[in-house]
Amino acid sequence: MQDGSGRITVQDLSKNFGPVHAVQNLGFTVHPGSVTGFLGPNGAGKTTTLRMILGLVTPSSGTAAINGVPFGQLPNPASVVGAVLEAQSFHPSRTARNHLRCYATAMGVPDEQADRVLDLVGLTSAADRKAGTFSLGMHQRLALATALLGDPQVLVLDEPANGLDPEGIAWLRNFLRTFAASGRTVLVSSHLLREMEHTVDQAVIISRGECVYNGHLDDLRAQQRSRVLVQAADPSALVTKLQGAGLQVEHLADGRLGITGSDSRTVADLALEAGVALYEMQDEKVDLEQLFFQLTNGQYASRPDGGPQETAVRGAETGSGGND
Ligand SMILES: Nc1ncnc2c1ncn2[C@@H]1O[C@H](COP(=O)(O)OP(=O)(O)OP(=O)(O)O)[C@@H](O)[C@H]1O
Repeated sequence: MQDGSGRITVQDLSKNFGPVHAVQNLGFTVHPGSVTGFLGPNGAGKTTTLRMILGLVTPSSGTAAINGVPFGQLPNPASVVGAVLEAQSFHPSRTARNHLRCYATAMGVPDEQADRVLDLVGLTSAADRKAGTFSLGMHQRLALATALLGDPQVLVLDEPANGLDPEGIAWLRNFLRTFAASGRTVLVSSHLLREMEHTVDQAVIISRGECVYNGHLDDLRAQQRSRVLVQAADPSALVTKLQGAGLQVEHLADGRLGITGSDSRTVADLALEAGVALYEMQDEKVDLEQLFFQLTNGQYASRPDGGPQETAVRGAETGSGGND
């Protein structure tokens, strides 16, 4: 019997594709009333998890439930869950309104719902345009409109911000927050923390199929650790000294070293002991994006902004998640 709670519950969920451990012992609960971000680099296992939640992939072990039951046991799935998965396809010569009416008929909801959801996603003026003429951002909106047809209690969205311009992302943020504020449930995946930073309240962060953070985004912000950035005359001698002292060191793209887990005075003392001259030293507050990078332990290989590529030089354990 479904419990009507609007909760998504994932317990000890694993999926192997042959030798690939796509998802490993994942456990989290998504509650109504807030937007939960399901975040992780490409290939972390987000889509596989969402597909297991939606009954499209059979778990190797563990369970995923919505309203207390597996998706396949929901008596009225379209009115409970609306989902947008990646690579949704639309008949290119069908108008947005007709696309939605086809789905409305298949779901057994009234035709008028098509116009209601077009309005909800801001596509009313494009209702009679063929989907084949739509931009990627408009496709995303149409996919979201399709998910909303059954007036669902729970929304599951896989990378909905892909293809949206900044205005579209701001619109999506407002839409999802309003949807959640009405007491409904939102689980939204993204490989870009920055894109979702101001949209989600709760975050489940995964890396290589494992959960590395599950909690409020504000608590994650509070964990921000500062780094000391130094320009050293002999970086490799300093790295050896710092790592010997149990510190974690990164080589930055501009030639400086980034040291986590210490303060500038300690770093200066260690440099002196190593006989390495320092030309520059700066205390830096680590932002959420960098914390995400650290949590996902280098799996987040490409910076979408083309920003500095940083190579982690493993020193001390960061305590940021055991996904080695
Ligand atoms: N059907 C499949 N057969 C074999 N391997 C798969 C299959 N689906 C996913 N994988 C592998 O499982 C891992 C997780 O993939 P998944 O698509 O779930 O990650 P993701 O976090 O959604 O990444 P992306 O954002 O790139 O889609 C990857 O290594 C992927 O190659």
